[in-house]
Amino acid sequence: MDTYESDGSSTDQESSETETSTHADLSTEPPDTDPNAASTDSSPFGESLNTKQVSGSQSIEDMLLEFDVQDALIRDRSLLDPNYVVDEDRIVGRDEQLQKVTKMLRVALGDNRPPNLFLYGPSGTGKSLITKAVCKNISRLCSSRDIEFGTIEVNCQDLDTLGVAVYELAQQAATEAGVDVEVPKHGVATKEKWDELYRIVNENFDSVVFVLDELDMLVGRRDKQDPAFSRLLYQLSRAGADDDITAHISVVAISNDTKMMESVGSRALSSFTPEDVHFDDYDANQLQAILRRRQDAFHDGVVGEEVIPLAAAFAAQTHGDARKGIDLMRVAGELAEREGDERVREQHVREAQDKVEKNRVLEVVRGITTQKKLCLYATAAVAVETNDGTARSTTGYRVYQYLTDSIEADQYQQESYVNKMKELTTYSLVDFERRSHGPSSGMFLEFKFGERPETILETLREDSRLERVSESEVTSVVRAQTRNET
Ligand SMILES: Nc1ncnc2c1ncn2[C@@H]1O[C@H](COP(=O)(O)OP(=O)(O)OP(=O)(O)O)[C@@H](O)[C@H]1O
Repeated sequence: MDTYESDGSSTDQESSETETSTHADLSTEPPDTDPNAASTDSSPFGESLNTKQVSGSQSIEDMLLEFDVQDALIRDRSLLDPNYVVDEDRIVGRDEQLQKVTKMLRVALGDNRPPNLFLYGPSGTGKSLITKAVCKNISRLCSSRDIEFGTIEVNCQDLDTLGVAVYELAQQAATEAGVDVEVPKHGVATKEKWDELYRIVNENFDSVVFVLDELDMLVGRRDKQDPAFSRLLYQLSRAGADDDITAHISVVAISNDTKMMESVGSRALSSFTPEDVHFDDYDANQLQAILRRRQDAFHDGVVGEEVIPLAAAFAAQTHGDARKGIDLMRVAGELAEREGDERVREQHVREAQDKVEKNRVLEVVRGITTQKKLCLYATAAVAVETNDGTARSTTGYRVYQYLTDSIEADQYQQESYVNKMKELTTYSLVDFERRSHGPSSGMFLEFKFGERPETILETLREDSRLERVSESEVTSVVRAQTRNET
C-alpha cells in the first residue's frame, strides 16, 4: 500500500515531528479582547456574572430560561449523531451490502464460525453502520438462544503500534463482557496482551466478531517487514485456527483504501481469506433519501423545503459522504436554533457547509507533519488556479520545491512528494487519478480536492511557517508552472 511503501522519509521521527510541530504550528489565536475596554471589576470575571445582567440587556439566567421555553428545532439529536446506530428502517440504499453481511455473519447464530469480511469503500458510505446494525441484531437473537455473542470493535485511526491495538482489543472485550483487563497498558510485552485478550474472550464468549475499523491506518513501526495491520490480521486469524481462542471468531476489516489487501503479507492473507463487500459512493438522490429518513430528528414543519436537497448536494461533492450530509443537517439546525429562527433554512445549510468544511480540513491538517503540509499547500495552490480545480503532480512538485526553498525546509524527491499526497487520500480530503500527457510522454497524477482548495490554503496558513510565505509569489509561481505544463 502506498501509505506503507513510502520513501523512507516517513519514519517514526516524522511521527514525533507531528506531535511537536502541530501543537506549536497551529496554535489558536488568543481570544478577541478589546484592549481599550474599561473594566471596573477587580476580578477578571467579575463577581456579578452569575446573577447580574450581561451587556446591559439579559441576565445569563434569563437567557438559559429562554432556551428552556424557546421551541427547540431539533427533537431527537441522536438521529443527527454520526456514531448513533440507527434502526434498520432508516438505512437506505444498502440492501445488497446489508444482505451480504447479514448472511455471512448469521452463521454465528448456529454453532459455526462466520467467515472473515473485508468491507471497503470511501468514507461515510455505511460500512460501520451496516456492520454495527447486523451485529446488534445478532447479539439480540443470540441472547434469546443462550449464546454468548460479543462484538469487539476498535477504530485503528489513533493506534500507533500492534501492542497498543492488542491492548485496545482486550479493553473493548473486557468492556463488552463487563470484566476488567488484568495486565497493565504499558511495560508488558505484546505477547502478554494477546494472552489477556484470549483469556477474556475464552472466559466470556461463545462467538465473537472483531470489527477493525480504519484498519489501514494501523501501520505501526516502519522498521518491521509487514505493516502492523497485516500482523494483527495474521495473529487473529491464527488464534482461531490454533485454538488460542476457543470461541468462534470472525474478523471484519474495514478500510477506505481499496488496495489495503495488496499490502497484507502473504502469510496473513492465507489465514485471513476474507469475503469482500464493496461500498460505493452515494449520489445526491441517495443522500437525500438518507436525510429524509432522519427528518423527524426535527420538529414537524421546521425544516425548509430546500434544506435537504442542498445538504445532499454538498455531501455529494465530498464523495457522496453520508456523514457529511448528516453533519450539515445538525450544524444547520443548531445555527438556526442559536439565531432563534423558527425554521431551518437554506442560508443555515450554507453557513453550516462553511463550518463543517473548515472543521474537516482543520481536523486533518492538525495531525500531519510539516512536510505533508507543504505538499498539500503546493497542490492546493495549483488547484485554486486551474479551471477544473485539479492539480497535476508535476506542477504541484515544482511549487513544493519553491515552498521548501523559500522557508528553508528539507526538500524531498518528487516520488516522496507524490507518496505524501497519496497518503493524504486516506482522509478523503484529496483524491487522485493517473493520467498521461500523451502516448509518448510520461504519466502524472491528477489530484482533486474533496473540499474547496481555498479553505485548505486558508487553514494551512495558520501554521506559522506557511504564514510567512508570500501568497502572491506562490500564485505567480503556480501560474508560470501551469503555463509551462500546457
Ligand atoms: N445507507 C445509509 N442509511 C442511513 N444512514 C447512513 C447510511 N450510510 C451511512 N449512514 C450514516 O452516515 C454516517 C457515516 O456512516 P458510517 O460510519 O457507516 O461510514 P463508513 O463507511 O464506516 O465511513 P468511515 O470509513 O469514514 O468510517 C453514519 O451516521 C451513518 O449512520
